[in-house]
Amino acid sequence: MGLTKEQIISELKAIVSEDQIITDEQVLKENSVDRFRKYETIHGVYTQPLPAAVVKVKSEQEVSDLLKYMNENNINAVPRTGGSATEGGLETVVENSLVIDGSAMNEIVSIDEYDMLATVKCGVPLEELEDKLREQGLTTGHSPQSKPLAQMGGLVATRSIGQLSTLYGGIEDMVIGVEAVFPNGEITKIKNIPRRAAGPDIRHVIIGNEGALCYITEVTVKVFQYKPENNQYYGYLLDDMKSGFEILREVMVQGYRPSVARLYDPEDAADHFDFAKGKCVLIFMAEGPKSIAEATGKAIEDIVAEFAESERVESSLIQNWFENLNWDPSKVSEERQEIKETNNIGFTTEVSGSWGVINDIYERCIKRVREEIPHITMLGGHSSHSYMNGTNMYFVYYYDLVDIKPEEEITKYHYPINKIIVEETIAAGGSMVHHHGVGKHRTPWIKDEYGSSYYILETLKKAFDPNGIMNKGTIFPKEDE
Ligand SMILES: Cc1cc2nc3c(=O)[nH]c(=O)nc-3n(C[C@H](O)[C@H](O)[C@H](O)COP(=O)(O)OP(=O)(O)OC[C@H]3O[C@@H](n4cnc5c(N)ncnc54)[C@H](O)[C@@H]3O)c2cc1C
Repeated sequence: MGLTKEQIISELKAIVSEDQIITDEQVLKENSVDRFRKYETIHGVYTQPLPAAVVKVKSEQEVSDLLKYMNENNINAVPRTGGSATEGGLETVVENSLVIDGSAMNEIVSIDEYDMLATVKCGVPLEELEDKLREQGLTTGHSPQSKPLAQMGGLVATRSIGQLSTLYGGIEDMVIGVEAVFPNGEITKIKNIPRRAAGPDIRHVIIGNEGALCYITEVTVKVFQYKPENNQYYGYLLDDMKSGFEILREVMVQGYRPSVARLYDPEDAADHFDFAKGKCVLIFMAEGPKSIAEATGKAIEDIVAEFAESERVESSLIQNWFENLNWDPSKVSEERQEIKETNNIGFTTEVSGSWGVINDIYERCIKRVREEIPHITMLGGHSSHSYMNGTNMYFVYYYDLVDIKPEEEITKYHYPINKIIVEETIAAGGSMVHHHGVGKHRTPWIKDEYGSSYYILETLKKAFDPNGIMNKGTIFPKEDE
């Protein structure tokens, strides 16, 4: 028999001060979900068990004391920072969970311009860090579309990636050192060094754990020189995705590293660009030192000319589009209002695959969703992160909600679409999740995703969270699933 809500709240007061314990019902409701259930929440419907409280932690020591208490009393912990999660990672799936909110741990600890490092606490919003760095001519190079919403702990916990990833990499390429607290209360800090060969890289136990192994309290990322005056923008209209994938591949394989490399299919392009004319849109941005940006830009022009019939788009249109791409809280509110008024909703599912299979994944997913799912009003996608060996595909889909209660939206539309995309991708040898994280809604496929290497992942869970208190149902299926 677990502790009651009243017992938990009373005992919490010995760990943190009373003003750090939030029990307001509306706050608890909002903290029981994330954007995966946005349709339910727009209608004021909350289907998940409410947490006993949200605890606003202020230090790693508080996180340690709290987790130790929760571990000893078998209380589920849901770590949270910016709250921009999209895959159910923030859902409180068992009664009397505690949401550990790190957004008050918001200190920029240091910026070291000589060793090119920035150290921040987990609740620092990325945009705040980035603005501060830019004042000093520096940048993290990290630019997810959720930059105005997300905070550093969540960005590291989800293995996030930004729009400039082809040059700067994903967050896993940026994290130099990290501090985290494990459920037994152990506070561990991985030191800042450029590289070492002293065994496995233990940063990767922490990066991407989605709150299912430990709580991230501090992060050190590398920083780069910021030279926006050298940015070059390129846009092209193409007839088909296959040629676009070939161009992306050639740019990567020849060794060029534009910061942005994106390919939109006609439906997705029509949603973003007035100039698309029903075609695919291919976009590049080159940046860095002037000579490198120029050489990269020149190579892109040559490769595009060699590989496909295309029409060049004016650079200023691409620059203007890029500068207005991010989502701030006002855009989230506008979206909610629009869904309410139109009863039409959009979601995304991002996957990845090698060059040899990505076009097949794209075509098969589009075909099956179109054939099998009712009331689709828009279905398309884009590739936005390319590598030497392949690229990602970010599917975007909208549907009208017909004859359903708010809580039926997921089972009638969202799950079946996700299922098609995930299963087709895994069958083709790709990965079912490129950057949003597994959350709670792709766990049914986690064993298929990993195959025999699931042994390693599962062993981490058993070793670091033997009582299974860390974000139950995230990455690892709940025992009853
Ligand atoms: C409009 C929009 C655009 C987006 N664009 C991108 C994009 O371009 N690239 C991208 O990668 N993602 C994107 N996302 C997804 C989301 O922003 C990222 O997953 C982001 O990293 C989440 O950060 P957060 O601070 O909001 O974390 P939260 O939403 O608070 O949490 C996310 C997950 O991490 C865990 N977690 C949070 N903090 C900690 C911590 N301190 N320790 C351990 N675990 C923790 C949570 O339990 C949860 O599972 C987008 C989301 C939205 C809404």
